[in-house]
Amino acid sequence: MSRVSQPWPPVPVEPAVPHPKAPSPGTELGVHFAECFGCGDEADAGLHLRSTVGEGQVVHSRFTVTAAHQGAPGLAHGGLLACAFDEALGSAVGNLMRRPAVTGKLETDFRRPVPVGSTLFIEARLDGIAGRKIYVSADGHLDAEDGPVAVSARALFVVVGFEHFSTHGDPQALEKLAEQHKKNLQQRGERDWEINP
Ligand SMILES: CCCCCCCCCCCCCC(=O)SCCNC(=O)CCNC(=O)[C@H](O)C(C)(C)COP(=O)(O)OP(=O)(O)OC[C@H]1O[C@@H](n2cnc3c(N)ncnc32)[C@H](O)[C@@H]1OP(=O)(O)O
Repeated sequence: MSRVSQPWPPVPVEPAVPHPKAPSPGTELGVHFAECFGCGDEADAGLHLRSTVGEGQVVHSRFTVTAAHQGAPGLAHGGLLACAFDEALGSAVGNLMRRPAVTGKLETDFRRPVPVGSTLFIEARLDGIAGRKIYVSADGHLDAEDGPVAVSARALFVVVGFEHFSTHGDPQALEKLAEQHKKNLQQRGERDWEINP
């Protein structure tokens, strides 16, 4: 199997323009749900991934690999790394586009081992939009923003209605997400919370 990339995005797209009320570059994004394995404070063995808005259509995320994240002794589990990219890419879509969306497809390319104790710096970008389909990609740099690329990923997120989460997940999902989002806005000193983006 070769590493030669297929064209990306795989279909003609429009530019994915961030929402006018998207947080500005430099904004530290809070957790979107306290129990989320990717970013939540209450997920003890989780990734505790943290994200900051970058310039243009970019979000920078980082997380440190712990012993709870091992596959082989001393090395991060590949599926767990894919999880980190799902979170980082989802954060870029959710925060920049301000549209509810779920991962339809996620492809990862593991280029270097990621040891326990190392920090992965993930740069996620919006690549384009075609109807409900949002194409995104990311590179994960080892131990520094300009460190060697250890993992790359590409994903398709599909825009859904808010009811997706309460119908298929927790019936209280919308209230929980709204409450957390309000908390994040308050922490950032922003006031204009609205449930409809
Ligand atoms: C401001 C607030 C901030 C919030 C921050 C949030 C941070 C969040 C961070 C957390 C991040 C974690 C995030 C998570 O972990 S999300 C959790 C993991 N993902 C899921 O659970 C999703 C499960 N799947 C579904 O619910 C449905 O299948 C969806 C909704 C995806 C589509 O079912 P739906 O019936 O609605 O639509 P459709 O089937 O007509 O498809 C629509 C279009 O999409 C195309 N398509 C679909 N799938 C694929 C595929 N695999 N490859 C290629 N294409 C695919 C399809 O061909 C069609 O294209 P077209 O025919 O229109 O051209």
